[in-house]
Amino acid sequence: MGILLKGGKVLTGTNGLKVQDILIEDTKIADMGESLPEKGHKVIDVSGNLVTPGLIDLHVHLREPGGEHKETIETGTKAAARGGFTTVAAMPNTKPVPDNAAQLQWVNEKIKETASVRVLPYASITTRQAGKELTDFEALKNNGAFAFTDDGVGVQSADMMLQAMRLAKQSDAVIVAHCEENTLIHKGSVHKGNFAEKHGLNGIPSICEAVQIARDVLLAEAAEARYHVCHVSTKESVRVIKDAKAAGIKVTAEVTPHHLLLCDEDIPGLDTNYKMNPPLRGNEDRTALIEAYKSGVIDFLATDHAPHSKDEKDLGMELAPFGIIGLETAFPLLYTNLVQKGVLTLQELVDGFTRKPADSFDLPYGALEIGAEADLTVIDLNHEEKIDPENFVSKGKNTPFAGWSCKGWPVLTIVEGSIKYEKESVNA
Ligand SMILES: NC(=O)N[C@@H](CC(=O)O)C(=O)O
Ligand SMILES: [Zn+2]
Ligand SMILES: [Zn+2]
Repeated sequence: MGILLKGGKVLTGTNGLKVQDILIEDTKIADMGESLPEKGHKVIDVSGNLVTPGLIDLHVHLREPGGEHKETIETGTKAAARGGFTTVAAMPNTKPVPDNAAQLQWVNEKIKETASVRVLPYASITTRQAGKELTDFEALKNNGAFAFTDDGVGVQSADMMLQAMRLAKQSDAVIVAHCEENTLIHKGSVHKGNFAEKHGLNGIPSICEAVQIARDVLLAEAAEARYHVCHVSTKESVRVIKDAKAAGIKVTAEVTPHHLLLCDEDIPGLDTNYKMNPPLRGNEDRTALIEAYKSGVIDFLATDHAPHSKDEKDLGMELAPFGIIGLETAFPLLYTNLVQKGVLTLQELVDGFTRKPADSFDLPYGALEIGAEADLTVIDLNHEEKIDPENFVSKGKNTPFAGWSCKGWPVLTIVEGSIKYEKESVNA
């Protein structure tokens, strides 16, 4: 029957907005224009709201298999849909790790059976993410591996990383790196800065991340490989990536909402909802990340949605696992705290979750155009609501943003022409 979205506001590409009707037939955008005729379609009035390409998050942890008490592919993708995301890429630090074709097939089967949105599964760079032995990139690629990463840990051996990049180049795959030099973690649970000092905690220095990025961009240059840096958190990392791009190295990078919005001085006390890896850095780092995103040194936004159970997060700052959730709050948080305050334009925010990740990874999504896959998100920019973890559909409640009042909530999420999330009317 098709769906006709009436009267939504669409971004023009240069931060302008125009009112457009969008007609969806089967899985595709069939038409766009002013006042499209109704021909027996299901009509949804979205006037007053923003319509964007379906949001894309290339860094999420869905925890299945092995961590189902924290999240599953089903619950994590429902959370994605509620957050306006139509495509997510799932990290491989599960138990077991998708480090062979059979395990990746299992993941793909689960996705087919239970996912609400499109899931692109990562495969690991090394067997069990142990850093000792490369996986079979070709076999994994042939079984649908989206890209290769050992996210959760850094690849410690430079030679292992060089071999991985050479193999990735041969398989036309991207190496996606969690950059952390183990000898520089210093048993830290937070950034080595003012907060660590005040509370007598061991700190993780900024160079722990930046030295491995510096190593990797040189390896990527030598291997002529496509290389992507996860969750950039420090100003030194930004400098290294900027220099690498200037040298023509094929590097892209992502930044999370929490690293753009918070620094270590915002941590109110020993609250493990502020514990994540990489940690919240200094305010100078935070402002360098915003600048780097605006200038294109950092290419796109990703949540690093990392659900953990309450029991685990209750273990205290030093013992609790690293990670916070992000799918259901990313857009409203960034809209309210960066766009409404004039730090980012609305176009810069939307591009960071649509066109830019799609371009970086050559994905055929992220644009609203006739003939494109009908992945769309409708966002209410006016209604204001407080973040309440009790309302999350994610199993994870571990967020430092509880109680923050936001505008910019997704109200309708459509994946390949099917409605996957619809907010119940606020007036109902
Ligand atoms: N970001 C985190 O703090 N934690 C992630 C791992 C990771 O992204 O490195 C997790 O899997 O919990
Ligand atoms: Zn990581
Ligand atoms: Zn991660």
